[in-house]
Amino acid sequence: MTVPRKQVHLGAHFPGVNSTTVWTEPDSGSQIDFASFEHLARSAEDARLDFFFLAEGLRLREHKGEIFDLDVVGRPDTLPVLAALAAVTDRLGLVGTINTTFNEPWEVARQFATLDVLSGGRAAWNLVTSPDAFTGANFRRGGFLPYEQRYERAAELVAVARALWDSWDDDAVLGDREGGAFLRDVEHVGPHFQVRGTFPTPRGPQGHPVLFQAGDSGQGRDFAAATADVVFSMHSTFEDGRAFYRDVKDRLPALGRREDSLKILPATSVVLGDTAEDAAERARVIRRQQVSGPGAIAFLEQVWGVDLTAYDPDGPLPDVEPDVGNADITRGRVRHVKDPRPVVAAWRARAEAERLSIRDLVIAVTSRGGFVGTPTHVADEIDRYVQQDASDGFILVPHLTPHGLDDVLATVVPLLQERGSFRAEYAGPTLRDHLGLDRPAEGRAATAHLDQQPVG
Ligand SMILES: Cc1cc2nc3c(=O)[nH]c(=O)nc-3n(C[C@H](O)[C@H](O)[C@H](O)COP(=O)(O)O)c2cc1C
Repeated sequence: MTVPRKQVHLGAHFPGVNSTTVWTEPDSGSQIDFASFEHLARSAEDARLDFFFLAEGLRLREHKGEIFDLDVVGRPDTLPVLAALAAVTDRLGLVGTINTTFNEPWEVARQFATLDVLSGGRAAWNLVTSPDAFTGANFRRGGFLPYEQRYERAAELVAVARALWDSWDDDAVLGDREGGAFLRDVEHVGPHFQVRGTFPTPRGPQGHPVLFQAGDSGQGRDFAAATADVVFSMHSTFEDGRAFYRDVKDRLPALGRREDSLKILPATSVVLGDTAEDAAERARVIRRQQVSGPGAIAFLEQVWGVDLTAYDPDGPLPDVEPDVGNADITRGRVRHVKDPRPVVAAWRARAEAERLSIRDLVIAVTSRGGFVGTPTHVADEIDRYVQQDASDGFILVPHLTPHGLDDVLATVVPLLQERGSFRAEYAGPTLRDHLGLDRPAEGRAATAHLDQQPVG
């Protein structure tokens, strides 16, 4: 018996508002013009990709008290962009990142249900959390949520959203079923939300929008296993990818879920060339564009917590010690380094052993893998990762707006199609169809009651 090939799933990430998006190239276009979003979405759909993906950043990064002007900046609101794209595409999934810490369930549930209806079943919500008070200062609730409560709020938010989506029967709009209620009241009283009333938006074609999750801690993985349809991960090398894949999928059986009900899609980048050497040289140039001299110094300052502008980016690492108490030198980004001292020690050792300058070291430690080579090599590699369970596919992150994926879509995707690992045509109209996900049964018996007490 032959085992069927696993199908590769691919998403097109709109270039991020950060320093990996290169804005110094003549080919680099607007981050905010609709034409940029439209180009990436239309070309992704022409190549039969699963979805278009928008990340979210709610506050511009500040560094040493000023806007960090080495980042690309400017980001329109996610949901109107996706709604506009729904009008210029037919089949492509539309995935929007919306924070679970700062939003209310009724509003977000209504927005995603509306997008699902408008797009004919193509909406997805990427659930992210934030422990960041600097970002929280933008919001009416002010401040932020204690770190340990971020997934508690996220889980309650999703539970209420689901109850709202399930408060309409699938055939409620037609209203031609005999007897029975088509629409139920929702009443939810929990620690974070109290919601009472009827929901104005009918159940969308997908029942529930597809739920993505991006968060990497043990709690984040548990939340993904319990809640999500897709995990957006950052584990894009083969070994890391396989370890992450197993870790998350092993959490599913205890929750009564099948392995294929949760797709793991790491972010990755692709650099192509006519030969392996040509591609490697292009990749080297792109990394140096992404990590400029001043960018390398600013990156070290985030870890050291002190001003390092006196140092030469092409010279050796700073000989000063880090300021352990100055974790706030950069604000508006997740800080991954809790104690800088072991990190600084490890980087000094590496820079010395490999004779790396500051800029070389930053390029090395911020590299996330990615595929570099001829189109055939990259297609082979993507397929190998998927067939050998290092992922279920990838979210492709270009470094240029809006043409950064043109070559990948024109050359690598057809090779994957030729070998039968990627669809040549969409099998159905919805994003659930593209991802091979079941449609949640309508919730005629669903209840939104949770016996929990409000906070405070
Ligand atoms: C691959 C990936 C993508 C993410 N994208 C976003 C994003 O677009 N916007 C955002 O506010 N946070 C984003 N996050 C941050 C997470 O939602 C979360 O705040 C962070 O990972 C901490 O959660 P954790 O403790 O579970 O890892 C992303 C995280 C990962 C791993």
